[in-house]
Amino acid sequence: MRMLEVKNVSKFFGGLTAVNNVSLKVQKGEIFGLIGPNGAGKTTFFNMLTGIYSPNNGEIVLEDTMIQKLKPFQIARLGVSRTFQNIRLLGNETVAENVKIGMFRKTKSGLISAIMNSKSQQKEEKFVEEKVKQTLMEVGLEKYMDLNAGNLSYGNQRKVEIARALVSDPKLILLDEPCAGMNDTEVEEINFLVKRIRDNGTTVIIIEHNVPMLVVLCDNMAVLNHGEKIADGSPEKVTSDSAVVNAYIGSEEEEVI
Ligand SMILES: Nc1ncnc2c1ncn2[C@@H]1O[C@H](COP(=O)(O)OP(=O)(O)OP(=O)(O)O)[C@@H](O)[C@H]1O
Repeated sequence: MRMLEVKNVSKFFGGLTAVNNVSLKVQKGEIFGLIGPNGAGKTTFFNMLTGIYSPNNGEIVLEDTMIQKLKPFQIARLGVSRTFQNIRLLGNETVAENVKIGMFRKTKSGLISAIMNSKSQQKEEKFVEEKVKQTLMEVGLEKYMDLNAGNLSYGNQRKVEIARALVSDPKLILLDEPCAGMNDTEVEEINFLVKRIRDNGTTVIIIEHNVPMLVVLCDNMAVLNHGEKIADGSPEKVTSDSAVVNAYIGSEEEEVI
């Protein structure tokens, strides 16, 4: 069953082609890896999936809905959430407050009921608090929920970001280099967490430079190079593809493939 289908999508920045005529399919319940050397167009691709950029050409279909012209908040409401390559937390707010931000698409009470502190508002607040706590338990950070996010270790800050993306129960989560800068133990923890996210019913697309990790983790992968998709399929197929091997030779990721 299709979760996402991208058809002939391109993105140009002036004269630069960041993503060139890329098509791919992600099935429901998959962990799908996106790899490629620096500047290959991976983050631009995520930015199109989430409405930050609108593609110049092509279609993006989420289940049965065309989303390539939708705004980020509309795509978020359809159940797509993401983390960013660079940590984007409010360092002076608590871990719980940071995660709560991810609930915005689920909350219904408007300004009037908030001012009146109505019953529905109170009920919603309680629901949100419970959900935040439960999500922090999932990522193993409940004991830090009242600390300021800025006081957490780098690895734990990344987990807070994942919790913020998870708290809204997305259908599809996009993780942009969740293991960047992490030590081996932390990478293991993220691996485990990504599998649990999938087992709980969320489809995952993950960008990572750590190719050996993705080979073990993913059901399918695609490789971008200079904005073009040069291979896709099972990790075994992709990593033995001569175009992929060539793309990595001479690049700084050479040692990881
Ligand atoms: N807003 C923008 N304006 C102009 N050029 C951009 C913009 N965003 C990305 N690019 C360019 O598009 C190309 C693809 O960049 P992108 O960040 O998508 O690659 P990437 O595969 O995510 O790289 P990395 O692994 O280094 O994060 C690069 O040449 C980059 O400089």
